Amino acid sequence: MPDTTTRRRTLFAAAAVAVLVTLSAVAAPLASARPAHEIPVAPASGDLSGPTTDGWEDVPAATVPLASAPSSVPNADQTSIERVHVQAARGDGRLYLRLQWHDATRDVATNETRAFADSVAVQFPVNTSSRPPIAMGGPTNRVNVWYWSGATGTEELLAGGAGSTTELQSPSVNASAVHRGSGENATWTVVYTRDVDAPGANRTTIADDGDLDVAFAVWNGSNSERAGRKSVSEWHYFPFGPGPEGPPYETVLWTIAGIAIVGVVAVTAFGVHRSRGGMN
Ligand code: HEM
Repeated sequence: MPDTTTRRRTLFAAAAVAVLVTLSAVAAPLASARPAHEIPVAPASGDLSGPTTDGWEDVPAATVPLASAPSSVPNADQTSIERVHVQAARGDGRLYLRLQWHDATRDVATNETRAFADSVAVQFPVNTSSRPPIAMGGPTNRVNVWYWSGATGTEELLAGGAGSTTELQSPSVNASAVHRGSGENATWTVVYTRDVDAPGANRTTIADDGDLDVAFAVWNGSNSERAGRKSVSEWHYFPFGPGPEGPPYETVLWTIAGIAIVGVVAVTAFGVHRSRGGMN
C-alpha cells in the first residue's frame, strides 16, 4: 500500500495535470475570442496614411475570406484572390484602413487590348441603421464605396445595386498603394484614409456609438477580373461603439466551464483521499 507521501505526490500531480488541461482548454478560446465577422479597430499612433508607415505593425489584422461574386457576368466564378488582411486604426479625427493581399503581378495598365487593372474596394451602408444587400446595396438601401484601381486611382462611389454605380464629386477618401515582393509572396498594400467627420450627402457617417458594417472586394487584373467578376467578402463590422472589449458571453461560458472542471477534479481527489484515508 502506498505511503502517505506517495499518495500526496500522486494527488498533487493529478491536480497539476487537471489545472494545465483546464488552462489550455480555457486559454485557447479566449485568445481567439473575437466574433467571426468583427474587425478590430486600434487607436492610431500618428499619421498612418502611408502603406509602409511605422505604426502599422502594432495594429491587429483580421483575415477576411473572399469568394467569387455571384454575378451573371461571364466567368464570374473564375476569380483568384481568396483572402484580404484588414487593419483599422482611428485617431486625430481620421480613420485609416490598410488592406493587403497576395497578387504575383502588378497590373496597372489598361491601354492594351484586354488588359485590366488590379483594384480593391470597401463598401459601407449609407444609412448605417440597417444592413443593405451585399451585392452593392439596393435601391432603398445604398452603399458608399471607396474604390482604388491601379489604373485610375481613388474614387468614391454610390451604388444601389449592381449596375447603378455613380461617382461622388469631391471625394472624401484618399488611398495610397504599393506592390512589393515577387512571385507568390508579392503583395499589394493599400491604405485608405478618411476624415471621420467628412460631411456630404450619401456619405457614410462614421459614428462612435455603434458597429459599422463593412464589406470588401478585390480584382486581379491579370486574371481578367473587372466590374462584376471579382472576389468579395461577406458583411463584416467595425466595433466603433463604447461597448465592452471582447465577447463577454463566450468569456463567461469558458470561465464557468474552467471552474467546473477544477471543482470536479478537486472534489474527486478529495473523495479518493478520504476513502483511502478511511481504509488506513
Ligand atoms: C457580392 C455580390 C456582388 C455582385 C453580384 C456585384 C456585381 C457587380 C457588377 C455586375 C458590376 C458591374 C456594373 C457596375 O459597375 O455596377 C459591379 C461593379 C462594381 N462593384 Fe460589385 N458586386 C458585388 C459586390 C461588391 C462589393 C462587396 C463591392 C465593394 C466592396 C463592390 C464594388 C464594385 C465596384 C467598385 C464596381 C465598379 C468597378 C468597375 O468599374 O470595374 N461590389 N459589381
